[in-house]
Amino acid sequence: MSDTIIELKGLTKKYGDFTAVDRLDLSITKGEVFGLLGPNGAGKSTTILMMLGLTEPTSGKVSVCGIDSTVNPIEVKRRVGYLPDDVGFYEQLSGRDNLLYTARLNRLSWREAEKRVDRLLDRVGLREASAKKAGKYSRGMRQRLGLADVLVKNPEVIILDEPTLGIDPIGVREFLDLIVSLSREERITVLLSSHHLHQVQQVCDRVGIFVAGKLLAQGNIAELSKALFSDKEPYSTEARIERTETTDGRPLAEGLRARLLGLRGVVSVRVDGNRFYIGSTQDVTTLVAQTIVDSGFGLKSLNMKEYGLDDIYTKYFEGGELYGKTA
Ligand SMILES: Nc1ncnc2c1ncn2[C@@H]1O[C@H](COP(=O)(O)OP(=O)(O)OP(=O)(O)O)[C@@H](O)[C@H]1O
Repeated sequence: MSDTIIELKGLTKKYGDFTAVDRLDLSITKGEVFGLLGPNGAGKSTTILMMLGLTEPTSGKVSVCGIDSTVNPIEVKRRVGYLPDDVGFYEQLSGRDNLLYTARLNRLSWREAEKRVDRLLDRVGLREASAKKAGKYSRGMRQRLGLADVLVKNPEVIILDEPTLGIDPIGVREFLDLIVSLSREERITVLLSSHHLHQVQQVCDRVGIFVAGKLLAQGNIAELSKALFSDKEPYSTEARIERTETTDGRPLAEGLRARLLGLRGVVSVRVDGNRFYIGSTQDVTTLVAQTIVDSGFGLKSLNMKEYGLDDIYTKYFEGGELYGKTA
């Protein structure tokens, strides 16, 4: 596809016996804001480092802007802006002077450099603070300065690794809005790595969910969040009974349905012939089996739905990294 700007194929990174990134396939389209979402240690940073050509894949391919990052990392670096979670600045220099320094490193003339830097300071809302030493900037201001720094070279892609860590909620909102407007107005492709589902959800067109080096799910936010948050019934169990009638020919389903609905954790029960579809907030397989057997209808089969997105969410994120300390 001509519009693909980042492409990973079977991308794998091993450290000794440990697989940090496991056969990743991913395509990101030009102008997209894509979120890499996953808990600490999931492999997000390693994937980013491979995209930037800063670490070599063990196997597989990675290309950015049509360039193989492993073969030509310098060319990739020219076109991609990378904002790590904590940007290093010359603390004694003003914000503006820091940007001018980067602009000069990128071979802009003084006139061009001043013009671009002042425009960027405006763009990221740091004009007022431009003469202040970078060492005196708040965390949110530093990240905005970092974004301006990355934009000095007019990148086609920007990669942000946990850019909102340690920023207060208003700062986060402003920073994320800035990213979205940049992407929309200048058609910059943005790859945002984070373990904050809600932040990613606010700004990304699509997300990929990383767990233990694997991309477990990817897609449009509406679909994924629907799947992630429809967790009133995260468990779904299907039970088949032997008979659907009593010995005198009366239908049994209604009585059994009511009994199943009364079980702790069961939210819904749908009946279709001799099949019962049970939605619940917890694993109810044992209770369901017992109820059906006790009722004397004969249990033919019992299956719990395996590994839905909600299960992934519950298992890996909830109560852990995602909702840990931040709002
Ligand atoms: N140089 C290395 N040597 C050995 N193991 C490494 C190395 N770099 C990363 N790892 C391991 O690879 C796994 C993935 O790490 P990575 O930093 O990519 O995860 P992450 O998703 O970016 O997490 P975080 O959100 O904490 O940055 C982790 O288990 C990490 O300990």
